Amino acid sequence: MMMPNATDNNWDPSLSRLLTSLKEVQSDGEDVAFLSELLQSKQLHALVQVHNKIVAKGKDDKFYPLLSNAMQVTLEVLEMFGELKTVSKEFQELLSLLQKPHFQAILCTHDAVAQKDYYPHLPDIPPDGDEDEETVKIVQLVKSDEPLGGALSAEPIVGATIKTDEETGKIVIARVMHGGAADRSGLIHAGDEVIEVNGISVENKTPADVLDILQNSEGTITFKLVPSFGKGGSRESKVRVRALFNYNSDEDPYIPCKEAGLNFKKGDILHIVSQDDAYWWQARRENDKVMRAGLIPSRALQEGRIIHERQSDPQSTDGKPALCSPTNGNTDCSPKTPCSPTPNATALLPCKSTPKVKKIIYDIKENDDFDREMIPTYEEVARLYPRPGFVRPIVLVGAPGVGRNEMRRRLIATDPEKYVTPIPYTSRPLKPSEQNGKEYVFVTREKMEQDITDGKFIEHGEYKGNLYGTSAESVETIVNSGRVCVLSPHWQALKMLRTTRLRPYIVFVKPPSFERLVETRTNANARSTFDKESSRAFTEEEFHDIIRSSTRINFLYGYMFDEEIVNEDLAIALSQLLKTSWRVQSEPLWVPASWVQ
Ligand SMILES: Nc1ncnc2c1ncn2[C@@H]1O[C@H](COP(=O)(O)OP(=O)(O)OP(=O)(O)O)[C@@H](O)[C@H]1O
Repeated sequence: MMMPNATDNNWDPSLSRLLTSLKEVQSDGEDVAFLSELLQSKQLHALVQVHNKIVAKGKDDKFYPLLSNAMQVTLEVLEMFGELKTVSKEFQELLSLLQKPHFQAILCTHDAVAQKDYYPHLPDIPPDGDEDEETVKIVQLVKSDEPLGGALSAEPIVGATIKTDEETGKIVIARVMHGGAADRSGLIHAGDEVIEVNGISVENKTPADVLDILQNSEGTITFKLVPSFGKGGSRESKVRVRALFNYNSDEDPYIPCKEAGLNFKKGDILHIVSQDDAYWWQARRENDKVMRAGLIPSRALQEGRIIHERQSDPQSTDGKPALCSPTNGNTDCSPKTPCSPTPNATALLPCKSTPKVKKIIYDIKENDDFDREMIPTYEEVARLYPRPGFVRPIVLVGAPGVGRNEMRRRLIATDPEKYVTPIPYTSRPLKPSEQNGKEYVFVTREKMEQDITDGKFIEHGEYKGNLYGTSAESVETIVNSGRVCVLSPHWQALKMLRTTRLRPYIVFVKPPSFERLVETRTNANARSTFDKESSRAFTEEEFHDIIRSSTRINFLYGYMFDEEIVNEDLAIALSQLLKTSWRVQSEPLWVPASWVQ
């Protein structure tokens, strides 16, 4: 919504008049500047509009209270009933109605409204102080369950934090939490100097002393402040990010005020409302009803922590990053069970059991498979609205053998006209029974090698001396035809796939617990994908490998996943996938911001 400004016709005429007369006052004084700023503030304008609406409504209000002591009358009636010896059925019914707590609560509320007895009663503003006193503002706030904390201790009070100014030694407002009581008042800004709280001077007091005063006060709190011009009232930013790590402020020893912290989980979408502070941003969880923002570590702070951890964590002595912070209570950040028998050196190396014969063999060396530059903090995101004629490809990734191809096949079978998978390319010669473009697109080895070098394949590999691969162009053709392209590539293809060009929706197919994995696959007579030469069941070691690879893929590439589906019962997994597909086609979803700009 566009907000009017002081020069608009929408601006309240009385405020405009006051502003015009103020301009006639030829003074550059701070008090005039303060008044001018106040008269132009959106908050004051909004308040005046609310006031005008109430007054206008009140004029032709045909509803007015006949009584303002309905509850008292009720009590008298109940007393009279008590004296009656015999009462009719109707009397009894009325008696039970009048005794009901809900009914009595309505009557009490009615009386409060009729008597205009609204909470809170703000105490009278203290009379003006000494003429020589600096320009001060007196702000009254209703005490609520919001933080006002200092670095030493913190208590939930009005949605701001305080500290001792290092230079002056005075108590100042350190930070105003966006959407909190102090911010909503529009009258308290970061940098304002606190002189008195509830009439008590804070001179020579510590933030902890001030918090004591606040804690012990009831109802409203009166602040006497020396305003800091030019510092406050920063605009709320519109940045949205996806959190790539878990954060729990209770476990963070460095947060300036624990109560002001905002906890979040990896994958949560956060609205960053302020990045004014280099180390502590203010954020709200998207769609959270709570208006007040909370403190979260800034990108720079979190990056610093991760780098520090990588340097000091013994597991990363081989240069492999550990993707979590010591303070964030991550439980899923690194595989607890190392994938290799020599945990220290290779905890983050690929799981050892790879298929004996793989259809697709990757060029990338497996121990080079993650991005050393990637420091998982926040990814800026924006909403991508569905466009007719363009459906994001659905990509099923997961550990080899977890069931990605089975899920893809089943999804396509629900509607083969709608769900399509690209035809793979191969350099192998066409057999007499085959048709080019049906099961494979046949090309020469030279052409395919050139296209691979030119980055035209999202995945490719070699099997028995022939090249196989999926071209990005064939994916695009499906995407632009309005059908749903379904892919189940090897997880190492993710980096090639996750581009602005293709904008994939990535589903991580997770195995269930080891016991359920064995049980479901055995019951279904599942065939191992670890041995393409013969059809046999999975071995116990292969089941373990599925679980280990899965943990590791999630650890390395989790930041790319839009969703997780556990492939326990195939029918349930498929119904989840169908719901996902529907959302991808019809709902605006969060994607990297660069895909939208
Ligand atoms: N939920 C499930 N319950 C029982 N069996 C399953 C389930 N999901 C998959 N399977 C079976 O497991 C076997 C392996 O599945 P699938 O071929 O889809 O694996 P994949 O993830 O594509 O592996 P790869 O990438 O190594 O080819 C198949 O026999 C399949 O029918």
